[in-house]
Amino acid sequence: MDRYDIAIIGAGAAGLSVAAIGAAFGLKVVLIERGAMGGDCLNYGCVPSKAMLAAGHAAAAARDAGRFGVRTGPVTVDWAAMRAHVRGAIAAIAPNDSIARFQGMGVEVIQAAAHFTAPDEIEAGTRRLRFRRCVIAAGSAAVVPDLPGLSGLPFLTNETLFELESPPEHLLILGGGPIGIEMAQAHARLGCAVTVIEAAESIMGREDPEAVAALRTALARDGVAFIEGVAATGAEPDGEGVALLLADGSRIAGSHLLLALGRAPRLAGLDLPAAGVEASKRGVAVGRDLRSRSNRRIWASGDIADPAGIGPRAFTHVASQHAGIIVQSMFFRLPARLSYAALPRVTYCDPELAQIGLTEAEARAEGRCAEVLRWPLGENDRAVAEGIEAGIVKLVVDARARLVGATVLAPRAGDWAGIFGLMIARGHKLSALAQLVLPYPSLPEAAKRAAGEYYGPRLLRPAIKRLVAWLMRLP
Ligand SMILES: Cc1cc2nc3c(=O)[nH]c(=O)nc-3n(C[C@H](O)[C@H](O)[C@H](O)COP(=O)(O)OP(=O)(O)OC[C@H]3O[C@@H](n4cnc5c(N)ncnc54)[C@H](O)[C@@H]3O)c2cc1C
Ligand SMILES: NC(=O)c1ccc[n+]([C@@H]2O[C@H](COP(=O)([O-])OP(=O)(O)OC[C@H]3O[C@@H](n4cnc5c(N)ncnc54)[C@H](O)[C@@H]3O)[C@@H](O)[C@H]2O)c1
Repeated sequence: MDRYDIAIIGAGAAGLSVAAIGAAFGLKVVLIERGAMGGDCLNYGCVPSKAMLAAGHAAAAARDAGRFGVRTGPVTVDWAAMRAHVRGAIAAIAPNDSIARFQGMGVEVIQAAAHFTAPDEIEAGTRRLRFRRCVIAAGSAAVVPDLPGLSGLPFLTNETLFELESPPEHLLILGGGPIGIEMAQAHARLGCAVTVIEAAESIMGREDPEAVAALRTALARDGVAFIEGVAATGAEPDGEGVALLLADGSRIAGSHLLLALGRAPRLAGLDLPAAGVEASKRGVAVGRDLRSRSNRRIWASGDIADPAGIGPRAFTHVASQHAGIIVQSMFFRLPARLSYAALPRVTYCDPELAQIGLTEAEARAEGRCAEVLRWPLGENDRAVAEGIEAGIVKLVVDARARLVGATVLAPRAGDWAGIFGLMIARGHKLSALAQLVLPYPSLPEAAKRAAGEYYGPRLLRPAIKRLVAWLMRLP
């Protein structure tokens, strides 16, 4: 039986990060992947979705060019060329995640499905291996609901959506979270009819309602239709397409149905009981150091990890954050405590919705919202120059004027998320942002103006004005 310092199950964002670091430290690492190297992010998630959104944004910009005095002919979408662009983006990034690259680093890669046979043993294809340490990084898959009539229908998930050879005439999207909303805008801008059906009161229910309202308006302008606050109760065929039966008694038919109802950890087939690893339907139960409490040889990382008290998060940047925690807790045996206090998340629509740290509602629930500062993008010179109408910056501060959360709805809002993450993680006060010199004209100046809203009223109090007047009279 082959022996390894670290065995890693899954070569997605989470598994690849740990494998690369383990090999760099000179450890004997084996990486086991049953599907495509790079996992969801590269093949069925972040990369194809952002590539498709880019095509949609290009179409929208061309249609919108007239308001800048730029005339174009009618805008048409060449679906095959759009798909070639999506495939090209995946192909351009794939070498970073390839078997060849990881073998070059000294990682042994096994292409097979892995399952545990003992607390320190794995079987992968014809191979049996023993490990000192193991990282379960098997990711998550789209939730398929137990909806009467659905199982016999040709529904789409993120694993099949990007393979469509022609544009869906009318795409029904069940679920108005980030996957549903990003794909709604991409398809609408590429010329498809799109209806989003969301069971909760509002799409993007975790996000700031003020920002969501503006985003909803922007998507409606692209032609996306919304049915909110109504659950689907069944599905049935409708000619060549699919129809959903809704709880209010109505029925909506479309040519295609995309399921975007959240993610479920890929636990099936791992045989976790053989290794004595505890898990639930949320994922592999681990501490804030990402280590299993029931098998101290095993850690979990990425979408499949369910850290006690804070739960799973399905983001590629969380997978790399997890790798950092595993380096501390596994490699160096240092105390490590995962925190999502400064975590960014971005929905890559136009405009983008970025949330860093707590939303206003979350901060209020935690008793950490002393004040909320706002600045509308409509009052930012760069936004005016570029004809950007929708957008807002909201900053949430605690009683000591420290930033605890930021909401930004703006084009490329994700690109300026880092500044807020740094401030929250370091406990910086709002004065750090208010004093920052930013280039003019730039959209992030709106954040500085929001911070200025905190200090303005405090600085311009009558007593301070009197003091200034008195100082001015001094020789
Ligand atoms: C449509 C979509 C868009 C997204 N967009 C973004 C985005 O813009 N930004 C962002 O941060 N996140 C985004 N995400 C989330 C992001 O893709 C995931 O958080 C990330 O891919 C998780 O990485 P992972 O390594 O945990 O899991 P995965 O990428 O799922 O990798 C797990 C790997 O394990 C393999 N595996 C599973 N079981 C076994 C087994 N028994 N044996 C061997 N191999 C196994 C799987 O084949 C898979 O390759 C998006 C997700 C989707 C679906
Ligand atoms: N830009 C990004 O970073 C990005 C993009 C896409 C996905 N992701 C990650 O992937 C995860 C999964 O995304 P998602 O959008 O599938 O899930 P989600 O859990 O974020 O949203 C699912 C939505 O479906 C709704 N829903 C649930 N059951 C329903 C039903 N029966 N009928 C109608 N609506 C129903 C929920 O209320 C929710 O609004 C995200 O949470 C995120 O972590 C990230």
